[in-house]
Amino acid sequence: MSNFSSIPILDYALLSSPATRPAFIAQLRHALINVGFLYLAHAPVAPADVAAVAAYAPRLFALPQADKDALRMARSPHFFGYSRVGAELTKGRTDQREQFDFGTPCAAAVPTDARDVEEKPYLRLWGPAQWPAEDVLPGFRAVFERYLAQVEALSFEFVDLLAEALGLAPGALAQCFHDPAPDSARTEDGPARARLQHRAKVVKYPPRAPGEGDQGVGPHFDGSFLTFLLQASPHAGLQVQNLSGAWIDAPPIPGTFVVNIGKALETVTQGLARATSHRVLSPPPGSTPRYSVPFFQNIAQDVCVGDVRLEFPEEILKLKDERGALAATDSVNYAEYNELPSGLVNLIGRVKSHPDVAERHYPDLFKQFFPDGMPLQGSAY
Ligand SMILES: O=C(O)CCC(=O)C(=O)O
Ligand SMILES: [Fe+2]
Repeated sequence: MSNFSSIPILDYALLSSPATRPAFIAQLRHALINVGFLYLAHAPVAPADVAAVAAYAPRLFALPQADKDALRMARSPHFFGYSRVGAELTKGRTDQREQFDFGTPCAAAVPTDARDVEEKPYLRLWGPAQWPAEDVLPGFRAVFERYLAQVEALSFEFVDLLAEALGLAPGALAQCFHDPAPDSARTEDGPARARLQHRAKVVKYPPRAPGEGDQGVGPHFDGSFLTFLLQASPHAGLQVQNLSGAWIDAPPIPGTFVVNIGKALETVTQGLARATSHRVLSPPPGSTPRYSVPFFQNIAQDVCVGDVRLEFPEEILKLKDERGALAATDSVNYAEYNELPSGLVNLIGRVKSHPDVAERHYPDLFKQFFPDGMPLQGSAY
């Protein structure tokens, strides 16, 4: 029964009693190893904040074009801000979505030496987001940052839960969120958590025009550790690819988040937890737009996940063998995670998706990836 035909629904409330907690952990183990996706009900994120974020989504895109363009991503060395419809390609085809990239609060890095500037361009990837001015969209930033803080806390709780579900020692995954240099930032309690920033987008998928393609976003893997997705309108369209390559619908279920595994987590668990290919189909002609809010959990930028060695119990490794082989998928693979620091993997992904931003803020990387100059569109995959 490892080839799923629906996405499991886990109830966070099971964690509140010792009698039901093991059931949650067992369901999580199944979802991690066999599916790569789950719905989470009763997550500890205030329903009023979730509703407020969902209510802001259409208002954000309804802003005058001049207000949206004032926040265009090209202004930000951190790749935050507004991208119009058609700015990105996946699998060589144009994604029909409009989006704003935001992030959790983070100051721009202050390079400590010239070597860092040269060898670690990815240190500049994190920094302040671009927010609509308060008089343009009153209250939005405060609500969204409150929401992000709660989802971030949930994402760290999940790190402990998934260590438990995979039979790892408590804290075994903490090394992904710490600077690898042992003496870089020690406190009395051991190494401090690295400077971290997570990204979150607000996305609008306009209805498909009659006779046009339906690629909201083409098949891809997330580069994150975990992704927490709020489907912020009642539209179907999200689909997840199972082991044999069939597309399984993941329609919105009110009161839930969709949680999925990114390539960073898959790589660090040597494929035990699977990143699952997914895509979004545009709403049908004549429909209203679909809105979603994905949150991408990052790991420390200097960590190379290929260097992290985790020891899994035999009985857990057996579950991976029982899963069988994955059908070939044509999604992106983020194979660089095995060799490069995670910050560089993420920066390369951004450079490929948004060459106009890269040309302006990372000219050396731009030349490396686009030796023939500016392509017509970005192409992450
Ligand atoms: O909009 C969605 O439901 C999913 C979006 C997604 O997969 C992504 O942006 O990585
Ligand atoms: Fe995704």
